[in-house]
Amino acid sequence: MLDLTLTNGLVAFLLGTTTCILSTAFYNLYFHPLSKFPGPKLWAAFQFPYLQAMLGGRVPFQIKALHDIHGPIVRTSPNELSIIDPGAWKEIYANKRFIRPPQYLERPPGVEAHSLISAGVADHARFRKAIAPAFSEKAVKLQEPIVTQYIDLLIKKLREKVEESQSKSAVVDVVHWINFATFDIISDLGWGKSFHCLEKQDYDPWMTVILQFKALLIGFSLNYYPILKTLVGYITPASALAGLKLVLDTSKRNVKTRLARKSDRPDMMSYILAHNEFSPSTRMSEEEMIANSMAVIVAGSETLTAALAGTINALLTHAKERKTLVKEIRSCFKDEDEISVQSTKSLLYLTAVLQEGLRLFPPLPDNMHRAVPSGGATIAGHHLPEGIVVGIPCYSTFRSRTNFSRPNEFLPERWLPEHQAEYNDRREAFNPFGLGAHGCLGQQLAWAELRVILARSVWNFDMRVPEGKKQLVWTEQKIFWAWDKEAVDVELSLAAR
Ligand code: HEM
Repeated sequence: MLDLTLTNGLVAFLLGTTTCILSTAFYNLYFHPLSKFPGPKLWAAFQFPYLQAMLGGRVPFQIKALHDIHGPIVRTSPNELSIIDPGAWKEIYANKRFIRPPQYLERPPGVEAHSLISAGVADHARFRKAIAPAFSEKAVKLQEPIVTQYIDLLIKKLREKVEESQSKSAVVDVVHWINFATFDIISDLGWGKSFHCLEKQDYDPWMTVILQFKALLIGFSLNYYPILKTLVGYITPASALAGLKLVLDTSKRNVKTRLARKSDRPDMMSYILAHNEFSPSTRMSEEEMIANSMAVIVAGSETLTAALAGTINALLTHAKERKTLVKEIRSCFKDEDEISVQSTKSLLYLTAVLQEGLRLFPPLPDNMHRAVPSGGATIAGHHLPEGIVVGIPCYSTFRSRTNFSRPNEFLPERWLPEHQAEYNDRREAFNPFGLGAHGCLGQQLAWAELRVILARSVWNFDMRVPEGKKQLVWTEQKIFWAWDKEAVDVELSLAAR
């Protein structure tokens, strides 16, 4: 009797759940406000196909293929549109009322305060006020000696590798080396304490844990399924969170040590402390400094590594472009000391090469999600109701035939004034640093590092694909929010002048 009641109960539950899922899918397909937009039916009906593609590491490529078929607007989930129309940049990101959707605002377990990435509107504005001056053009000028010290060390270590080898050439993985340099720089500027990766020639455990972006995406995905999320929370053993604890403990220690030091060197903490002193009503707490310094250190290292490694990887197979760049760098300066943040700003070809690298291998290739605010909004000519998630994916937008001519080719010249008319690209589609309230806070520092690291590498070394090695096809890598960077092996020899 009991068995029968149990079975009946189970059957009723399964029937009820199935009916609910199917009727929601039916609604999503035929009655939802987004039902008129093109896209795969399964993705429109259910959330899981998009999440599955995201966790498979190929979602930006799949979305690009969908835009190629369906045009500038594609429905990628029941409630979400991907848009590559250049005009949408301003409509979405320049409007302060578009904020990150709640699923993407969560903090990792144990992080006590919000950061720029996870905060609501008011806290976000308060954080930007405190942190933005630390990465202004003026601040980057003051920080140049700190940055240069690490670029000097990078070049010195690589030169030693070449000089010590019998063949007078050395094969190095530039992803590792650039990561070492960019992490050393941003940890010094963030915490006043470097990871010393260049010296150790190794990653710090803090970095190894924090670079697990796939785990972050699993966390975001679970936000769509609250019951599953609660269950996962219960069954996750404490040991699985040990890495996260190490990251948090190290970050706390580094912030506390820096605060105790009372230094006035031009790092981020100095600027935040100055802000706290002059504007006590909008001050940042110590927990907020910890959370924000972690966000800045990740944002300010991985992005640069992807941009530089992707660009160098492309230069290896583009002899003409490489030669033009080498000529510019080696003819504009008489001595390596002349290569600086200021002096590289006017190098048009260097900038064009980097822009083309950012176009083809954007460090944040995925969709930058935003929720349509109350009252709805018109985007790319369509009125969308409140709560719809919209976003521009850099990878699809920068490689779209409707925005750029010969979109998949590495053609730095398209950025030079004398060639612009010939290409007739829709340059307003190109915003690799984003726009508006959440736009990149470290753009000045990014350009300084991009230009000086590439220029000094080209000044010092000739580069080629190592003999017998298969060169990485950049777009065969997976993307878990950021590129899942595989090795880019390069054979370096001292520049032949
Ligand atoms: C090539 C290098 C870089 C690229 C392409 C890049 C790109 C971006 C993009 C597209 C965003 C906006 C994300 C969104 O709207 O959801 C962003 C935000 C951000 N970037 Fe960068 N970035 C780079 C380097 C840096 C550096 C060196 C720093 C160091 C300070 C930095 C710090 C940040 C921070 C803190 C944010 C979050 C801003 C906010 O939410 O208010 N980035 N970046």
